[in-house]
Amino acid sequence: MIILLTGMPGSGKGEVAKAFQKRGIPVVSMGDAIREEADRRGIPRTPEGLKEVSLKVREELGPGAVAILTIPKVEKLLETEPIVVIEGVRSPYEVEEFRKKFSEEETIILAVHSPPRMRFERLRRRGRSDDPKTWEEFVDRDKKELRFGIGEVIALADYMIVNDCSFDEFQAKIQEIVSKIISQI
Ligand SMILES: Nc1ncnc2c1ncn2[C@@H]1O[C@H](COP(=O)(O)OP(=O)(O)OP(=O)(O)O)[C@@H](O)[C@H]1O
Repeated sequence: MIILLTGMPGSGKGEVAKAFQKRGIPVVSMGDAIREEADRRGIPRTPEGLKEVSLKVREELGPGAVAILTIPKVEKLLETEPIVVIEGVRSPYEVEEFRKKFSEEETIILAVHSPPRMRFERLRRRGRSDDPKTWEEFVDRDKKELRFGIGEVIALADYMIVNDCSFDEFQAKIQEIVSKIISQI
């Protein structure tokens, strides 16, 4: 089984991914695939650098490019693992690439949703090198994601976690969904 984990920046995907990992389920990050590609090309891991890389690979490999970069890792894991989580799916073309490549596997979409103001505050607090520092930067990043078609992926989710609550409540919601999904196989 493949779980495609999606959600806008700062929605809480990373926390969901950690919960799967704690249960022994491997997680492959599409964001890492872009960051690693930036390193390979000698482009810095800044918001501008990562934007440049994501646009370049899409020019070269098509709109499902980041999925294509991620597929070898997933393929390897599926040799031994019954479930693999793929974090950071951003476009319906990427979903298509995974479904095409892994047509034998059940593929489900799990989306995390949070109000924009909460996402902005959380990202500011997180302070990763590519996290937005101003509201304008945050809105720009959102627009970039939406242009890739992430809204469509979220709309077609099989499961949805709404993260508009305390950290503990969010953790409880995560555990509930993770158990439900795992119990299916
Ligand atoms: N309900 C919550 N209460 C408090 N902090 C939260 C909550 N949900 C997430 N966070 C924190 O907010 C930050 C952003 O969450 P996370 O890293 O999971 O987002 P993400 O969706 O993976 O973002 P990105 O796509 O940008 O990587 C993290 O530091 C996380 O621990």
